[in-house]
Amino acid sequence: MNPQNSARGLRTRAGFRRRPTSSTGPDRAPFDRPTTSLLSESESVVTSGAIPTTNTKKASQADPGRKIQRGFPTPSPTHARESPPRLIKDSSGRNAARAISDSMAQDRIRAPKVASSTPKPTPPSSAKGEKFPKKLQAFPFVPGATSGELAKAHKFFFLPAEFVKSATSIDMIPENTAIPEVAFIGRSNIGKSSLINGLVNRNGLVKTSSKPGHTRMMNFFKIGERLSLVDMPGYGWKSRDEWGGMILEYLQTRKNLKRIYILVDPSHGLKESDSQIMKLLDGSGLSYQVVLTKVDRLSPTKYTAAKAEVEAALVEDAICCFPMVLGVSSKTKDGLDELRAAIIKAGQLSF
Ligand SMILES: Nc1nc2c(ncn2[C@@H]2O[C@H](COP(=O)(O)OP(=O)(O)OP(=O)(O)O)[C@@H](O)[C@H]2O)c(=O)[nH]1
Ligand SMILES: [Mg+2]
Repeated sequence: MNPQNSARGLRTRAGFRRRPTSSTGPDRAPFDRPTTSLLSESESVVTSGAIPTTNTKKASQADPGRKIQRGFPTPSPTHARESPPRLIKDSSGRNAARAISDSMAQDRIRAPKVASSTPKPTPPSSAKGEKFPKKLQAFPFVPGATSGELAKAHKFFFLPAEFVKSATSIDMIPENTAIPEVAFIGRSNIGKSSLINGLVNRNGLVKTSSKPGHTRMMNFFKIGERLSLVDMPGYGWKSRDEWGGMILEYLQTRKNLKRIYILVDPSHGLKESDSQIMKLLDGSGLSYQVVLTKVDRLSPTKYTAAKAEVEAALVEDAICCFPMVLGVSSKTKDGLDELRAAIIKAGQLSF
């Protein structure tokens, strides 16, 4: 499976897992609203005890006997033993397994003799006695966009972009359509509105401000009737309590939502509020990807270190996070084509 195409497919610490098709919108487990707003000014947000997250740490504490698999899904050795090999007849009526073993025997006969003094290869020390790695040490490799894909993505975002609607409550949002949608969330002043302007090459399409808490509504935009983009009010500093419930309800129920982009300032790294929202998304099985903003403010060395730190935290804790952190600057336009290409893949847009 191409993980890039997993529109709502999930990366788990156990690798990639396609979420059941029936699990969108209302079919998902009902979400208990946080008792404290996600958007409270302090970073200690969302304290609901009833969030249906898949907190593996807690689960293992509650039941120490229960094993939590943290690596790629691997076939159980017992299971492998339990299922007997299927006997398939080849065209000559012979047992295929026997035919294969015969040809292997011939290969052995033909193979040059290995000198008896040749030392046997030893497994790397980390793998000694540990057949199945317990957890990922890094993101699994996902190929970046090719130059052709970047060029196409660049062209796509030059299609006419327009404002559709602002919504202050869930019943005001535009009707759920067949157009794929992506949403941008993040702390106040992180650069969400500027990023949408950058992506669609229109400086004034979305209003931006140096004052945090500027965007107060969910703002819907569309590109050439093909893709919908949603700018959200920020969480954290200078945000309002009621925005949290509105944003979460939207994220939980929007059927054409293909991916949520969580914007993070690399100079500050992941904050508690970012981790909280990721846990909520993990608990609901919603696919998200982290985008580092304002990368023009960091030297390449500092940016690389900051990115590595964010990735390490995601590898450790995140479940439904797409395993590729992108970096952008709305000011210098760096990284915009990579993000455009990622959005096109997430939205499974063909052109
Ligand atoms: N240097 C630099 N500044 C940026 C970049 N993106 C945004 N900014 C600045 O950051 C400030 C906040 O940008 P916004 O796009 O309004 O941020 P926001 O996340 O929409 O903020 P809220 O609506 O308040 O949640 C503005 O002063 C922008 O000019 C960037 O890539 N580089
Ligand atoms: Mg804004």
